[in-house]
Amino acid sequence: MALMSCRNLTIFYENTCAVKDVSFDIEAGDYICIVGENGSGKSTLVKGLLGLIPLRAGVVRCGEGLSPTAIGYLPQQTVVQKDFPASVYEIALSGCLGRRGLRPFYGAEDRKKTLENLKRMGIYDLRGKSYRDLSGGQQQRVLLARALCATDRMLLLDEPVTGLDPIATTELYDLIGRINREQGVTVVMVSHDFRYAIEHGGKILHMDRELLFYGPTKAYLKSDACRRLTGGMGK
Ligand SMILES: Nc1ncnc2c1ncn2[C@@H]1O[C@H](COP(=O)(O)OP(=O)(O)OP(=O)(O)O)[C@@H](O)[C@H]1O
Repeated sequence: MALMSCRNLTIFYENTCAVKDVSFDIEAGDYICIVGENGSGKSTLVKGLLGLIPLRAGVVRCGEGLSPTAIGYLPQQTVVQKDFPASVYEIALSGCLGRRGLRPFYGAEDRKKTLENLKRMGIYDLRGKSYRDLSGGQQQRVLLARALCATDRMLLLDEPVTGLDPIATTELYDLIGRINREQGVTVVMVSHDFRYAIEHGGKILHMDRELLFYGPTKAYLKSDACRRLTGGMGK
């Protein structure tokens, strides 16, 4: 069975349909970029996969022992989040919450995993600093470390490079690529960076409320959906 199987997902906000009848499978090790115009339902779909908003119809099934609480999620950053008054270490550690279950405190394993992920993200030396005093790129690394504390199986990233300068963007993309290739973590990423998506994504999922395309990037580049988004750039 696939790592995650989604069938006929439909999501409404009150009377407005944001995601309509979307079906696809995510295989272990996939690197999937979700593309589409503003308001096409990308973030809504991701929240639906995580169970953060209710489905009007359809079903999400996890396979291969994956549990929805063991998926690392990096949401779109808001201004409030950027000002969050906690230390780098505390924020990364909070990614272990889902695994903590009914235990009242974090365990030694949680703390070890947090420090490992801070090292992996190259921000170990910043662990005592306040999150709100960091640059945008450093903040995103903290949130990525947090997401990795929640999982070693699957990451859902919603526009992780928004607001970053080109160097910080490249560095974050490199980190995400390495997590996928070297640690075998499945990555599903909403991206407005079309160039990056087609160069690095193994598969493309193109949303326009409905699913316009899902499959290997090579096939996507020859598709009508790609031409529609790029005006022919993908050909
Ligand atoms: N909380 C909400 N309440 C009502 N409508 C919403 C809400 N969130 C999103 N929508 C609407 O649902 C549709 C899909 O929004 P969504 O944020 O999923 O799109 P998106 O493709 O991620 O957009 P963007 O690329 O701009 O981030 C849009 O029409 C949006 O206005």
